[in-house]
Amino acid sequence: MTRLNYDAARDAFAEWGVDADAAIKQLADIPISMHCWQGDDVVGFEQSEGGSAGGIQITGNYPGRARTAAELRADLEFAYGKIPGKHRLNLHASYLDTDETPARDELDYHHFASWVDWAKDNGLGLDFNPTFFGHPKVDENLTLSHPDKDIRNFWIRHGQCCRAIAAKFGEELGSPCVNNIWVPDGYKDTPIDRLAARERLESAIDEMIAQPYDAAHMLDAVEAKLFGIGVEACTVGSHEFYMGYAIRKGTLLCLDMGHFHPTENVADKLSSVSQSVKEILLHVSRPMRWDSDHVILLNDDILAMAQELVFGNLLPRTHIGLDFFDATIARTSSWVIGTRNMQKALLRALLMPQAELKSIEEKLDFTQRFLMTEELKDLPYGVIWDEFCARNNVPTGKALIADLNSYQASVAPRG
Ligand SMILES: C[C@H](O)[C@H](O)[C@@H](O)C(=O)CO
Ligand SMILES: [Mn+2]
Repeated sequence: MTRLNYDAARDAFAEWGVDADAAIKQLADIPISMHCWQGDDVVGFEQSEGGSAGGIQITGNYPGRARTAAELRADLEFAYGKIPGKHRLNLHASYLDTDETPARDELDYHHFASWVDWAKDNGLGLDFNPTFFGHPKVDENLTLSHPDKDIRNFWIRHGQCCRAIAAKFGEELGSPCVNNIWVPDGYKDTPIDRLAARERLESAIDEMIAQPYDAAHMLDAVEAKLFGIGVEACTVGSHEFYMGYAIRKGTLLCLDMGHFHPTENVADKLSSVSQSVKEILLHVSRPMRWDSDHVILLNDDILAMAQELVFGNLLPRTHIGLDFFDATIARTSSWVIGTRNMQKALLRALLMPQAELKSIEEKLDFTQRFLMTEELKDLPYGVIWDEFCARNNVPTGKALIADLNSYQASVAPRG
C-alpha cells in the first residue's frame, strides 16, 4: 500500500506548533471500551432468557452473528487485531459462559471466569453491566422501580451479584471495572405518580450499591435516558434523576449520546457535568431520529465529543465506552470502523493547536478563531493516522477493507 510521507505531514502540523509524534503517543494510551453486544445483536448466552427489549431494538439479519462465547471471542480477537492500541471489553451480565443455568440473581464470578482468562491472554481490561432487560421479571417495563417489592428485590440481588463480579474482574485484571447500571423503567402513558417511581428507583439503587468495594477494582456508573420505545411518557431514570443521584451518591454518570433530545449537543454536557461528578462514563453512539444506536461515523458529533475530552483535560476521568449495534451490516466491521472512528476523532483533537486557540478565544478574537478552525481542517490528519496504524501493525484503507471482507466471508456460513 502506498503510504504518504509522514515527515512532510509532521512538518505541516509543526508549522502550527503541534507535535504529531506526541499526539500519536498520547492516542496509544487511550483505551476504548468496546461493547460485546454489537457482536451478537444483544442476544447474550443465557439459555432461557436474553435478547434485547425494554425499548432497545436491533434491526437487520446480516449473516455471521456470534452464537456462542467462543464465536464472540474469535470475532472480538479479529476486531481488536485491526484496532490500534490496547483496549477494554464491555461485557453484559447476559454473556455468561457456563453450562450452568443460574438465575440472574444467582450469577457468580465463576460464570464469567473464562472471560477474565481470555482478557488476560489478550491484554484487555473488562467493564461490566447488569442486564435489566430481556427477562420475564421485567414487568410492564419496570424493574428496580416496580411497585412490587419482590420484583424490586430480584433486580436488586441481580445488581448486587454483578457488582461483586465486576469487583473481581477489576481485582484480577489490575484495572477498575466500570459497572454500569441502566434500567428500562418507564411508562408508555402519562403516569400519575412519577415521584413514587423515582423514590422506589433511588432506594433500590441505594440498596444495590450499599456494599462498598475498592475503587481500584470497581466503579459504579448510572445511565440516564430520555425515552425508549414503549416508555414514551416517562423514563424513571431520567437525566435529571441520575445527574442528581451521581452527584449525591458519588457514582460515575454515564452519558449515552442517544439518550437525549436529538437537537441536544451531548459534547456540550461534558464540561458542565465534569464540574459536579468525579468521573464520567461515555456511551458513544449515533442516534438517528431516536436512540437508534447506529454505528458511529467520523462526523461532527464525534469530533466535538473528542475535542471536549481533550481540550477540557477530561480524558483522565472519562471512561470511553461505545454503544451501537446494527445487524444490517457486518458486525466485526462495525466494531472495527466504529472504534477506529472514535480514535480518529481523538487524534484530530490531539492534533489541534489547543493553547493558541484557547488564547485567541480568551481575547474574544472570534475572526481569528474562525479562520484558524477552518484552515486547520485542511491539515493531513489521515497521514498521521496511517502512521499511528503502521506503528501499531494494523492495516488501513484497501488492505483493511480486504481483511474485514475476508473475515466476514469466513463467518457468513454461521447464518
Ligand atoms: C445494552 C446496553 O446496556 C444498552 O444499550 C444501554 O446502555 C442503553 O443505552 C439503553 O438504551
Ligand atoms: Mn447506553
